[in-house]
Amino acid sequence: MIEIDEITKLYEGTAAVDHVSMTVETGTITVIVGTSGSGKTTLLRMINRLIEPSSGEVRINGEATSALAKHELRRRIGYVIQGDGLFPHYTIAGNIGAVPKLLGWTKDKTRARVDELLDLFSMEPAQFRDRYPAELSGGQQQRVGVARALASRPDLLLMDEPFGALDPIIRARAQADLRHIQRQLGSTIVLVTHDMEEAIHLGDRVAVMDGGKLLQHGTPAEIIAAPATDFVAQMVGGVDRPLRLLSLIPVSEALEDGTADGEPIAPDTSLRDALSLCLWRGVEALPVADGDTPLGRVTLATIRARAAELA
Ligand SMILES: Nc1ncnc2c1ncn2[C@@H]1O[C@H](COP(=O)(O)OP(=O)(O)OP(=O)(O)O)[C@@H](O)[C@H]1O
Repeated sequence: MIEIDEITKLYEGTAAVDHVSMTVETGTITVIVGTSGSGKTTLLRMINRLIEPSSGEVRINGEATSALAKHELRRRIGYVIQGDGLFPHYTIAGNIGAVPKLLGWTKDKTRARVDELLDLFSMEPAQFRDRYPAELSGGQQQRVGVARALASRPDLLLMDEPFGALDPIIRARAQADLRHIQRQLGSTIVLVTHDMEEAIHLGDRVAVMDGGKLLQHGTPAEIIAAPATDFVAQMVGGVDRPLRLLSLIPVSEALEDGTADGEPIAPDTSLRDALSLCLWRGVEALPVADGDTPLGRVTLATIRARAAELA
């Protein structure tokens, strides 16, 4: 668990980040979203102390980062930035293995880790291990960049606009890949973007920043359904199309086996209403029944996945 506690950064008396507190649960993706200059990058960089906070602290599993040596922080926190250059004169294996090597891992252990990651990213190790970055497509290079950051099994991976340079089609694919791999490895990720759609798509939690302040921190569904301020509502304004479309799809089209607690809903209830009800009841799933006949259930995860498909 990562605890960000009342963290502030002042530049000549002006707060770039103003008393921000939030908790990031292990094994989840938190996306920090906001307009340019809202303090996202400053907040992210205070987590690994690339920027020293003016006040407040960050704890990783209860341990203050201010008490950790830089090399220890580098081992525990991976970092990826937009267009992060791979080392051009290192092979792909050399790139992914760079941090493990620095940490003194054995050759065998490093090689096994490199192959495991290449496999996870659907890049055949025998085919890619010995190539150089210039011999890879943009999307492949981006995947190697993320693999490199994950190589030493960091407690936390920080990503600053990692997909900013990718064209929209590769970008959607890169997001899906990241989510898949994050689920497989159980990694904890904090990612910065200015794109609310990306935040909704990727985040288990979304943190909305403006003027250095954290305006709202919640699940994508909460942010969409109950924006805390007009600014947040405006930010999600552009992504309400999927929600509007959800109101056209009946629950019967998203049914799955199983049951859930609470009063059942009818199969012709819209997914949008089901979403509101989940939020209202604070549950992950709703039972669906036709009169007295149970039909199954509909889950928040399914509704979110449908919304993402429509985005
Ligand atoms: N080294 C610095 N000295 C003075 N002011 C700074 C410095 N770094 C950032 N700022 C200011 O702090 C504020 C927040 O900057 P930050 O880079 O965190 O925003 P951001 O949300 O990441 O923006 P962007 O999306 O444009 O990268 C901005 O007003 C910026 O001008």
